[in-house]
Amino acid sequence: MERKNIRIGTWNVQTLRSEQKVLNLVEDVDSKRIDIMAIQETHYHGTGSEYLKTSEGKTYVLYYTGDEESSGGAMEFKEEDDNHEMNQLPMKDKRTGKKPHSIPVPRLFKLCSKILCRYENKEGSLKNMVYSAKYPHRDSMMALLSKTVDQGSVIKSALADSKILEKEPGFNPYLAQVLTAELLTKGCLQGDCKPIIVLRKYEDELLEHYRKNAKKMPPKKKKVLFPRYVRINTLVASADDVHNHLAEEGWILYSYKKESVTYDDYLDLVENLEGSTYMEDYHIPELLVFPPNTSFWKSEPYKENAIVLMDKASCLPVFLASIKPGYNIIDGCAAPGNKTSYMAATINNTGSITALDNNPERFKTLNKLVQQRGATCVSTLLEDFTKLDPDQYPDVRCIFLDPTCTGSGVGFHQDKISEQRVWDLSSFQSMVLKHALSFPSVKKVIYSTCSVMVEENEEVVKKALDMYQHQFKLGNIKKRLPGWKNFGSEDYSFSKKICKTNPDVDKCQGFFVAKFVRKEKSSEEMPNSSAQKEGEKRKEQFNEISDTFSSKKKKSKKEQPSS
Ligand SMILES: C[S@@+](CC[C@H](N)C(=O)[O-])C[C@H]1O[C@@H](n2cnc3c(N)ncnc32)[C@H](O)[C@@H]1O
Repeated sequence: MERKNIRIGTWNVQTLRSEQKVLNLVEDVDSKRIDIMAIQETHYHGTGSEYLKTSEGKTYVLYYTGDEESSGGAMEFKEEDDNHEMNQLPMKDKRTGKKPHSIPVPRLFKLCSKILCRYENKEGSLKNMVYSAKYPHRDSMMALLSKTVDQGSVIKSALADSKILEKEPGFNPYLAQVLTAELLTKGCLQGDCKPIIVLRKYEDELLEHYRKNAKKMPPKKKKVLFPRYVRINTLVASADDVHNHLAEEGWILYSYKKESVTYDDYLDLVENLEGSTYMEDYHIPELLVFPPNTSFWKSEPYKENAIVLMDKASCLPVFLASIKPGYNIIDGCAAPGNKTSYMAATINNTGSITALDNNPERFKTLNKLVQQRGATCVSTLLEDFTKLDPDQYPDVRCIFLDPTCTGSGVGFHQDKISEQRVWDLSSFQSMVLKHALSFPSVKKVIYSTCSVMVEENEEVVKKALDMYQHQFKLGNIKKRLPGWKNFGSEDYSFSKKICKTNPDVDKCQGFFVAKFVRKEKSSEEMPNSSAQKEGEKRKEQFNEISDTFSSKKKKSKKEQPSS
């Protein structure tokens, strides 16, 4: 076997920050036929490499690393390769007279590449990382990083195509992405630091790739970041008190006139909400909107229950019900009690709310929460709503039903929910809704789910209407939701009378609300004998539904609906 002798040298160069010194080094290494030269005290900062050529055109590659304290590197001979022509770096920057690597990378690019690296390692959201630190020009950073991430796939494929990261060993890949994003935005790169000079050599290739491929790339599905919604609990503090407290904590209310702003304009304002600015919701007066991820743990109004963290979607059933002080209400599926306590605040603790839940653990939370939030008009029952005898509640005016559902509107993946589970829930939801509609005095029944599946929403409503259309119709919810765009599925004749939220549009969780309203001629107005017949018919219907449900359950031995 042939043994090749490798010639190794070592040299303290004192500094390489002079063109002449670099030329001397490369010529010397070449004349002494040294294969690898260890070098001390280059005085270069950072880590990288560069290709150097001798006067005869032989190529060496210099690897270096260093900082204020120490610096060094190594140099090795490279076999001749046509590609090296393009890797040759100017030894000295013509404008500044400095070596390219002694010109620092602009801070904006450096910080953005660091944040991009953390973002790709899933350390947090861009917005959080940019705005939680005291960086100068945070908006410019956010703009450049958003572009880098939004165009991530085309930027990465352009860089891969150009082979820049292979041809330029040591080029920080995150910095390469950030600089490419800057190049795509501005059309050229300004600056004389080494990475910019290197990337500029690939400028045409990168721009050409972008032109050809930008449109072909499927648009990246934007992760919806919801604003933080906060409901003012008027049972504990007035709206003015809450606004004053928030002002003391440094919050600034962005005021807008609802009459002169469209829902679309409002959504734009919400999209751009940031820093310490908050605003009122467009539809629900007692609901405040804060930038995403705002933390309230240390806020006094939060600690005192004067504000409650509650997504807009979750407020809609109570808001759309138009309940009034003095109403007698049943909340059939109440725990943990967010809607119950909102109802109590809406009727200002006048009238009554019977809040039921059949899950003992959740029932405990319900009790705690209504007490903490000052909802004194609420009495709680650990009971199955479907077992409640309608005739025992002759004065109930409004029933809320927010039953257990798949949760497909709040991030549970639809494809992970079995068909069987969906149909089990759908039958259960139909049963509770029909039971609510059987209460003789009830004028309004509000049915809601945090699901986006028709089986749990439109189908349940359709079945209830099929059975109760002689007594109930769907109420007009549009009146209270000016500008709203999302209603039920077009496959159902009543689609425009039910409300759905679209997280991408409405900036809140996926939700569904239907409001059943008793038709004018209620059973109370009927002569006694007719009312009696109505009552009997109701009981028959109730028994029929319960039987169907329990026999179905036995037949399929399905999993119990749970929360
Ligand atoms: C979606 S959660 C209700 C959330 C509540 N409305 C709120 O806003 O805080 C559904 C609740 O219904 C309860 N539930 C399920 N089946 C029930 C039944 N047959 N009777 C009473 N409560 C039931 C569950 O235990 C669960 O707590």
